[in-house]
Amino acid sequence: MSADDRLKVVARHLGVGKNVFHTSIAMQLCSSENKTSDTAQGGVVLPQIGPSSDARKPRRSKPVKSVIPKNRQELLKWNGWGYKDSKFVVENGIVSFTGNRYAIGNLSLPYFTEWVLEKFDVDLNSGKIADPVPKQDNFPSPIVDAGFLDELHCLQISFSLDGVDRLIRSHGHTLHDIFILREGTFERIPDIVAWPESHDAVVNLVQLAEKHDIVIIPFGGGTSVSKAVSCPREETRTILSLDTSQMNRILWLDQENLVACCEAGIVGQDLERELGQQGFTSGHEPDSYEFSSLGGWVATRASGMKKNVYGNIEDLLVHVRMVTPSGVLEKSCQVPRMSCGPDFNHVILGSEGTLGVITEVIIKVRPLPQCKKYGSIAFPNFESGLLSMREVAKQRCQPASIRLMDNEQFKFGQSLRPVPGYFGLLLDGLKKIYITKIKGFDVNQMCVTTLVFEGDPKDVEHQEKKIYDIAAQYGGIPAGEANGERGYMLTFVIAYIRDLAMEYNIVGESFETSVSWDRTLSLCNNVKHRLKKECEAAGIRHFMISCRVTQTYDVGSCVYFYFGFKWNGVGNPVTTYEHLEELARDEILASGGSLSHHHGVGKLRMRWFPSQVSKLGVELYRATKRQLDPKNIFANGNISKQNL
Ligand SMILES: Cc1cc2nc3c(=O)[nH]c(=O)nc-3n(C[C@H](O)[C@H](O)[C@H](O)COP(=O)(O)OP(=O)(O)OC[C@H]3O[C@@H](n4cnc5c(N)ncnc54)[C@H](O)[C@@H]3O)c2cc1C
Repeated sequence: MSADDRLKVVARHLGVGKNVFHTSIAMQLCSSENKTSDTAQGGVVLPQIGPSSDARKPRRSKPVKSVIPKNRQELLKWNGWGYKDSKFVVENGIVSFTGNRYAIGNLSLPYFTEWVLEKFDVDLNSGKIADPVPKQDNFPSPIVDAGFLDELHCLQISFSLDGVDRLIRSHGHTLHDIFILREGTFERIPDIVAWPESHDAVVNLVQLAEKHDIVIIPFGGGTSVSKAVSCPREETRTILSLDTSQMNRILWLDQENLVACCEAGIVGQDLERELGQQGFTSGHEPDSYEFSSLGGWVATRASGMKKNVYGNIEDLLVHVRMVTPSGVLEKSCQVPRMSCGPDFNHVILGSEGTLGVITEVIIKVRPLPQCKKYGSIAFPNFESGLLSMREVAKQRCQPASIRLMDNEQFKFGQSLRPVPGYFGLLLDGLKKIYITKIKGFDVNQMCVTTLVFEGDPKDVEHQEKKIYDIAAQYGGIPAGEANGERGYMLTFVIAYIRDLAMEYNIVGESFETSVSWDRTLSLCNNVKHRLKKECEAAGIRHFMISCRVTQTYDVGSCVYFYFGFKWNGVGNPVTTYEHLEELARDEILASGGSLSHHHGVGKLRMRWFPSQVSKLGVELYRATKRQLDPKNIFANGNISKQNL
């Protein structure tokens, strides 16, 4: 009887789930195995490019207790965004938000209900509930080689062949992913999920995969919006989803040099809580930070909302280790800067799981800010808001975050309130009279900038003054802290809306770009105009297209679009959406925008990759791939066709 068969028997005896094996059981068996395999227990030591830079520092061995359990489906939705207890629901014809995790929790939203009815003309009494989680028998049987399983048991890495475990790691959060979860079937899901608990375990696992020709897809928080974690449908080899969630220790915190060494699987909210308890912050806060991981941020070149103070992930990253089939890529020292040929950190940043597994990251940390303040400014129109933002960037006095919403988004944000005056809203009472009657703003033109200030109270005060002075030159009026705070709170809640929308045949999602200042306004207008025209041509009568400028730089901005429409019943709504988003992307590129500011390429935007980086750039990427992963073990198919 093979070790695999024996394990199954032992697992059954112990009452362990059909296909789930645990380290402790495996260990008992492997310890009695005759270990002749070169990968057994401890595995082959991969060549290391330079010694680990932090060899002198004592390392913490205790994992961080994550908010998100190893069995993710206990807490998170299996077919939608976020926590199971938090969602938009319709009760007696009125939309409300459940749970108490967010400020709009347990409140009914009559204005939002009105907005939905007006914008999309839906019948709120006829919602379409998604299919329940598939039964175990409905999952494709995993293709897993017994020899591989035998050796995996011996590596002390826990793994699962369970259908639901595999399904929830087969996708990210594109419209396509969620639609399939609700109404269809994925053509390919991983065959096995493994949870290594350390860098060394990953080294062993990668070596084993190389030996058995197994495909590895690294999985962090699964918040990808580029189809980056999905399995290529034509892949015939075994696909292993390498879930990094159990590698989540903060190995050390160096208060002198203000850096922390963390394992790559730690998710944003855990990282911030743990650092915060010691008086520090990384300051990296992408809108997905509750669920996305440090390794995922590096692998996708993520951008956080407070990048003006703390930097984007590439600014925060000091040192990184990536396990590839050819060895461990890392620098030999942990220094602020090096002039030592091309910077290989930048080979790892944005590699999207195609070159190896990021296992440990040393990031900058800062003491928690003494002062955090919100703010908002109303502008008569988008152009004036944008000019003001440009001036703020020119004078380099950006607060931690500055975001400009267009009129559509401003009105939508205003609708997400429970009762008049609840959050000191802009369009209520005296403020509305002041803004519209006295200042003459048109409610259908005006826009709002939201602000987050962080730092020393004196610096914040100075910055506030400077920004409100600049805004005044462009007709901007301070609109209060409550509006600003609410705007940022809504950032986290908005992601939940699509699940409700899909119950009423409304499909949509967001996409983003970066663009120079001189072309920002025209890009926003062109994309909106194009989508409006295309919707009309496709007979789509009810749609929303809006944008906001979310990041500012010396030379340009980042723009985020939200696009959704009520499906008219013709064709497949996702195919229609994807076609329209493709047209929007063409328009973005024609208007001088980039393929992506922070969502990455994945499989979704692969077709434009060569036009962004040149033919030679593609060849350079492929040569790197060949060098680091000659057998294409990391065959998730992202970035560029991997016909090596
Ligand atoms: C609601 C919402 C809001 C978002 N807001 C932002 C935002 O503000 N800013 C932003 O930048 N992005 C944002 N995103 C996109 C997404 O959260 C980021 O791309 C994030 O960095 C992905 O991290 P993850 O841990 O979820 O990675 P995953 O989705 O698990 O993986 C993404 C890619 O990285 C690879 N990968 C993951 N971990 C590793 C690892 N350890 N080693 C090697 N490869 C790895 C995967 O194979 C995959 O190719 C948002 C997404 C959603 C759904």
